[in-house]
Amino acid sequence: MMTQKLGIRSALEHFAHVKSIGLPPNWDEGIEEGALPEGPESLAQICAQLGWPLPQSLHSRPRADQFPQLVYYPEVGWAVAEQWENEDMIRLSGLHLPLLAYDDGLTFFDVSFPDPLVGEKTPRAVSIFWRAVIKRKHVLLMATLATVVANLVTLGTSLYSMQLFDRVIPLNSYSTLWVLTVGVLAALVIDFVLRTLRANMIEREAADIDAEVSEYFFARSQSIRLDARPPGIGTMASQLRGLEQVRAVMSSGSLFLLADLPFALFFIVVIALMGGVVAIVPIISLPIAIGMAIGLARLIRDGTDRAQVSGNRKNGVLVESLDAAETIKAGRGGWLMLARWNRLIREIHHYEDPIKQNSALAGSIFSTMQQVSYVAIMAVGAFQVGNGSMTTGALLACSIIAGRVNGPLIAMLPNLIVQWGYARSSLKALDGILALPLDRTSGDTALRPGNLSGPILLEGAAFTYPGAKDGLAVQRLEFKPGERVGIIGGVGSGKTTLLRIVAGLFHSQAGSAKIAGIDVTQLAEDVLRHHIGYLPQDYRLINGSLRENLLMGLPSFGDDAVLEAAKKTGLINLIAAHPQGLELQIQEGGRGLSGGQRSLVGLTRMLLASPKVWLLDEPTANLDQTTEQVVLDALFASLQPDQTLILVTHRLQLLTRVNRVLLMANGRAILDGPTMEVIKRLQGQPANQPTPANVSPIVTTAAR
Ligand SMILES: Nc1ncnc2c1ncn2[C@@H]1O[C@H](COP(=O)(O)OP(=O)(O)OP(=O)(O)O)[C@@H](O)[C@H]1O
Repeated sequence: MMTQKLGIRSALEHFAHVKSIGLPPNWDEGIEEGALPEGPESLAQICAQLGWPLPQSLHSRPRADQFPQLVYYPEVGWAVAEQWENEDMIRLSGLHLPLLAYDDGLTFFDVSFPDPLVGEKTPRAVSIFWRAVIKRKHVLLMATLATVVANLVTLGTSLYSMQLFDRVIPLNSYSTLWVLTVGVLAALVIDFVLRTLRANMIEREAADIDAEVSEYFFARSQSIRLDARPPGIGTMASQLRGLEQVRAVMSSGSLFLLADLPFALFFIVVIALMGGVVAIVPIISLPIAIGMAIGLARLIRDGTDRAQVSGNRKNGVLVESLDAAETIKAGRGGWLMLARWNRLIREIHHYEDPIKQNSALAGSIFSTMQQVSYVAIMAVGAFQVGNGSMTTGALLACSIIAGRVNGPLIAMLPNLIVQWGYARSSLKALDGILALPLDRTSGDTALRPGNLSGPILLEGAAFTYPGAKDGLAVQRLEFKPGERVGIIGGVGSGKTTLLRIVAGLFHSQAGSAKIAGIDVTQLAEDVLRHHIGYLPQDYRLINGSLRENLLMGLPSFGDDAVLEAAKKTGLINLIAAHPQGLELQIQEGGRGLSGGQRSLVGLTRMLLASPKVWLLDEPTANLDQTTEQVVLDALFASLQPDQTLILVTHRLQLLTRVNRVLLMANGRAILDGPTMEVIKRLQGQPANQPTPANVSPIVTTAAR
């Protein structure tokens, strides 16, 4: 029984979730649900208000491949329609009411959610940070206000000292002293309050900025096209962690010291007004300090870049050695990894040591310079006082103000420069990641056709891996809807690459790969994944429950449907045998299940998803013969006549189940035809001759 209606905002959020689209945290800012019209118009108004494309409505009975859709029903409110449950009922999600009887009066809607990643010209990493900072104008305002007040307080305390020495002490005017002291103390309290507020605000906003920026980069790294992904996963992970370094510098209070720089010039003018030639000292020392800081930044630039690269590679070695621990231990490769590790540590020290030495030297020079400036001001000031050009109080005030010019900013500069140097190197690496091509997500430029039924056609498709000479080169290949195709071929003959191109995971470097006449590279990621199911050869699970692994990215099926599919594949044995059932926890990297069980999870998921095109890469390689037969029976029984199956296999007995066989060698399709004809050609027999029972050696030899 439904207890409450789902509002349009929650329904949209849920719809985006079902379509695997991440909406930004404040996507609905400014939308007041109470101010929206009732019913379907509310959706159009939200889209118009947010500048999204207007929703496309569907007044007819939706086809199975047109789900998911948003649906509005007066008694129910908004809901996400996931799929037909049967002829008359639609399965809903996001509501307590799971089923809705179809009726001609229902209107369904599809929404083209804008994707924050699409439509942007390759952004610069630094601008992602600044965008997040500038969005929070009140922080900048507060920081500026606190800086202005802090500097005015400095001015106030220096003038206070001047008055003390020039007026209060010589004239014993203690009433003035009280007034001045109270005034200065009040200013100090205001300064303290503002500084504390600024620190708290920065702290709070830094967490928000962090959430926004890291979400952006995480989503971005997820959307990088598989074929463009750099080979070093650990290295790339480390590059992404560079975010933390940049964030630390950008949100650190020390950065706000830079705001003091304009005040330094103002203070020099004040010193000149009070002490005349005394101003010559900061006029000389400030540019020297800034020049040295720029020099230090230049000096360490190369070093930080190189140390960063080596540091990222070091992380790569660490991740690889942990991930491949079994292979390394079994192959006694520990020493090899240790040698690589030590080499990188030495490399990092080689680059980092000069940076540390230079920044320590700069720190000492800066601190000596501060003291020399003080002495110089006092010395020049003494002459000025002596010849009556300035009072003792003015000299004291000048020394306090000069301390501010050369003070905290200069003292922290070397440290800040080194931190910024590393952050700059991190930004460079992040820029490299941002430049990688992305999958087509849900932006305006990606196509989301309602109907994708039609053949898969590869024409002149080619793919070569970076640094390799082999890959794939296909002149023309067509897979019609409903075909059952087996792909065979020797090791490294291009079978997996072919599947990846068809699945749109890799983009063909020449020619085209089309589904129903549309280039796969043009299709929105969610449409493609909905239409094409790909089960990789090495199916990896992720940390989480078995249920999460089975249902990841799929509409929320009830447990009955999951258990039904698990029964068909035999995964039910694992679920039933384990006390936690579907809640069975899978460890990081998919550890905790055997290779065969992992394959069963992948196959069960495939049955649940039931895509139009099934691409299976050696799905039964890890299974025993009995399980293999059970799984294949279930799989072929589930296939609808219009669903296409492309099955890569080394097991020739599987070919009896397909009606077309493609033989690959050196990335090319060298034989293609009805199963029997191809097998007989491989055996060197005319097509009308009987087939011997065991054909595997012949196929394998021919394919190499
Ligand atoms: N990531 C990669 N980087 C470089 N070369 C690669 C990469 N993956 C595959 N190759 C090369 O591309 C060619 C085709 O590989 P593919 O994985 O498509 O072969 P396959 O027919 O599926 O092999 P198998 O039967 O062993 O799974 C091989 O020569 C292989 O060495």
